[in-house]
Amino acid sequence: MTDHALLLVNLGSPASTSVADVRRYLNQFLMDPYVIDLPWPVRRLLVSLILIKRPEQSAHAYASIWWDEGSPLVVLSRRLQQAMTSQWRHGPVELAMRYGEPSIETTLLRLVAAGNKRITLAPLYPQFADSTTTTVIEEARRVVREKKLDLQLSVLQPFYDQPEYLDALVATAKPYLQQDYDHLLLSFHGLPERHLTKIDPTGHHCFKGENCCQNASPEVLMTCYRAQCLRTASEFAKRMGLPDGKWSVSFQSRLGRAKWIEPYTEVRLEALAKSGVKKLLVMCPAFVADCIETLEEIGDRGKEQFREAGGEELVLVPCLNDDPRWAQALSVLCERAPLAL
Ligand SMILES: C=CC1=C(C)c2cc3[nH]c(cc4nc(cc5[nH]c(cc1n2)c(C)c5CCC(=O)O)C(CCC(=O)O)=C4C)c(C)c3C=C
Ligand SMILES: [Fe+2]
Ligand SMILES: [Fe+2]
Repeated sequence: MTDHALLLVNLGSPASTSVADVRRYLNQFLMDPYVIDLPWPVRRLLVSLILIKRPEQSAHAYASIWWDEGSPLVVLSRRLQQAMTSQWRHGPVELAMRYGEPSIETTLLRLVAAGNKRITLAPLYPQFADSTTTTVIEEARRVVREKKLDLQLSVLQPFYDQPEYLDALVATAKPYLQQDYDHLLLSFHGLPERHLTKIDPTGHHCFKGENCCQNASPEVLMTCYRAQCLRTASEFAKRMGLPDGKWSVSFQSRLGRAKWIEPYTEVRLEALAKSGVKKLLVMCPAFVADCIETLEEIGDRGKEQFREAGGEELVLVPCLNDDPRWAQALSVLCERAPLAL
């Protein structure tokens, strides 16, 4: 059977580092109701306000990490797609971006036109969030519905606790952890607290008590992004044999004034430096490919913050990117993707 395609989907980047392209990209991204979950008129107003200054700042940040071939996130995702072609035996492997190009719509239409009858959709996010996983699935469903595509869709499930993902993280991070260091910070992308409370299946889990996510029930773990991040971190630490106190978790990339999940990475970077940590390793396991959030926010700005607070060296551990062990692991995870209803 060669008519079962694999469609990898990542977040996407601006087409270039020009302010106009960054503004277009941020507008598409932030106007997604799964990202800024406010009624349209309020969302429009808020995003328009953000778009006054942010595109210029972000364009500058993108320019500082941009490669000759393009956005690191897109280039690395493309390389992963290449590495996956020798792993996935059922049909072609394609790549789409939720925002910007290549879009989910164009890619799905091309796959169907080429005769694919089944598609495994793989949102490239280990931990579940409406602003990442759900929006990818809903966009694919919209295209299938509106274009009346005759297609069987399977969807890769969040893999935050799956041995294949964790083992790939261990294998790629190990060379960094075998060097001398004082502390490992696992910095995950943050989310507004509201994104967690509104889908809390129990109605009374999120932010009820300091350690609410630590020993989350299976029911809570289904939807709680923070609990999933903590599980990834503790499973990673267990596999690496890291003692308590040698590692900790934080959440980065806060946008706007709402309360986001804590502790914030910028606060932890300063606190760790002030507590005497000299050499800090930082891993970003919510991202499978290096991007502006890892390379610029942690690798450049975070490094400076850490040094200014008294730290000496911050080493950014690369994401899984196109490592062959990750391509192999992802292929196994995709084989297990259940049919979507
Ligand atoms: C890894 C999972 C991600 C979650 C969860 C997420 C939520 C989320 N993000 C924003 C706002 C921004 N994110 C930006 C970049 C960005 N975000 C992710 C991943 C998650 N986002 C990635 C992989 C990237 C990198 C894209 C790249 O081109 O390299 C940006 C753009 C950059 C900037 O201006 O800082 C914004 C803005 C919100 C509001 C949100 C949840 C509500
Ligand atoms: Fe983001
Ligand atoms: Fe929680």
